[in-house]
Amino acid sequence: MAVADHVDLPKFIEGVRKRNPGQDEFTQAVQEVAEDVFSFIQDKEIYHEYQILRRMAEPDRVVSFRVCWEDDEGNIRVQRGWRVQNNNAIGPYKGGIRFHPSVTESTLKFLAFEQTFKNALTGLPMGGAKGGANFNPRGKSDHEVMRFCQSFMTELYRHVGADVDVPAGDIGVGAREIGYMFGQHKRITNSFTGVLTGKGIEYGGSLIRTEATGYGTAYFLAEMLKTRGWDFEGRTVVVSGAGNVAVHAAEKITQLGGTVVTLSDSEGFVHDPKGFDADKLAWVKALRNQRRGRISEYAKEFPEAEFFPGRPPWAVTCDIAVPCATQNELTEEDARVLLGNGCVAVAEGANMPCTLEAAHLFKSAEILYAPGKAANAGGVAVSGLEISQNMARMSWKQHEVEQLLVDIMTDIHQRCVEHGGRAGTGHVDYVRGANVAGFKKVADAMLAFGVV
Ligand SMILES: NC(=O)C1=CN([C@@H]2O[C@H](COP(=O)(O)OP(=O)(O)OC[C@H]3O[C@@H](n4cnc5c(N)ncnc54)[C@H](O)[C@@H]3O)[C@@H](O)[C@H]2O)C=CC1
Ligand SMILES: O=C(O)CCC(=O)C(=O)O
Repeated sequence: MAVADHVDLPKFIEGVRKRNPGQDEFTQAVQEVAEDVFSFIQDKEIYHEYQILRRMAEPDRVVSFRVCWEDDEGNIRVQRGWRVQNNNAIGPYKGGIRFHPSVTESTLKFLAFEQTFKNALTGLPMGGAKGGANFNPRGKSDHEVMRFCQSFMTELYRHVGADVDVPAGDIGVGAREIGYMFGQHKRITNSFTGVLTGKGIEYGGSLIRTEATGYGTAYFLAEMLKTRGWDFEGRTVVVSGAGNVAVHAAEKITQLGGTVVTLSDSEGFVHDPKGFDADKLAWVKALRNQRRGRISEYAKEFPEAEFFPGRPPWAVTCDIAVPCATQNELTEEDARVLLGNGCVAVAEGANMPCTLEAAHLFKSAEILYAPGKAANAGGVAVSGLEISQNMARMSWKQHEVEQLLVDIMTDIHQRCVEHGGRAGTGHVDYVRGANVAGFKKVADAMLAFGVV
């Protein structure tokens, strides 16, 4: 086989950009990984010869389909759905489904690419995928959401399966949507299989899956703080988002001794200087899951809190920031403000919430900064445990699953230290650690298969 030409990083990124015109989020995710992987493979010819990173940055397949449904007024509505299967070198494709009006092919390609590295970090046998639709569940009745989910699954079922591709939830897809999709899959295929995770406990779900992403982020943060002899006690924490990840990250951080003072949504943020205790978080969960309301309502219920419309929470002085809403929600300017206010740690509960420029600032300031693919891997890890329970046709106890979650997050932290620790200084570059450790596992499996 010919020895490959070594393209340099700018040329590689230029190639990705040219092959994926207009897909800026995807190019950004690939660049963030390539910045670390290029230096790691510099003296490792085999990865060049087999074009491993180039192959990882080309999804195995992108399936796109029409989703028709009927609204409550009898109008026929048409949406676009996708499943991006990025890489199944180490296990069946695995990754969430997002329903949000902003979803594009680029969004799902970036998420599927990130998922490939994240899933490898968990140590469980899962490849990377992501799916979704440009459908907005907000403001829709339960029956409209049900009809949409059934129509979405009527196409998706051809492409998924317990040993093929196992989707789960993400933005706009929670217990309600998973239930409707699972029911439709069961009906079409006349089979009861673990084709989705995040299922209700009554029909094969795992305890702790709902909490796992946020809890895992808090456990990962605790490990990071430990490297400097710190913990959560007395620390002020700013969290963005008010969804599944944000609320459970806030819950575990509070249990571990931190004071979480903000939550947000796309309309603005609430600042509660006294902190969100267990009762207040229970109120937020009901607001979100039952009343499906906006976070601004919190400030009407709890007079000690204030709502700030149209702004993210990053200007609130804090020790720790945990972005848990969506991609690119924390900009270079936000990063400067956080650093200027003395923030010492940032852990990404969301996927790629920091822009490349913000991430570079955190890296060069040498604060504790964990990328989503490491810090939020607890969700997919417990999805992996849900698959194991379904395969064995049994259910583990809550404390068993939570202990496994703690162990997996501690292991991921250890892998980041191993591949991102800077000799002599004690500083850990968690972005590099996660990128290199995730790359190496998937790359070595791909090498074993030859050119496929
Ligand atoms: N649910 C899971 O298990 C996992 C989720 N993630 C990531 O965590 C993030 C949040 O996901 P979930 O909490 O599951 O979704 P969710 O639908 O439960 O909550 C999303 C939250 O983000 C806010 N949000 C959405 N778009 C926004 C925007 N443009 N500006 C400001 N706020 C916005 C929403 O108002 C909501 O509060 C996403 O990046 C997702 O990919 C990562 C790993 C696993
Ligand atoms: O649990 C899963 O399969 C997917 C979770 C997810 O979408 C993510 O990690 O971003």
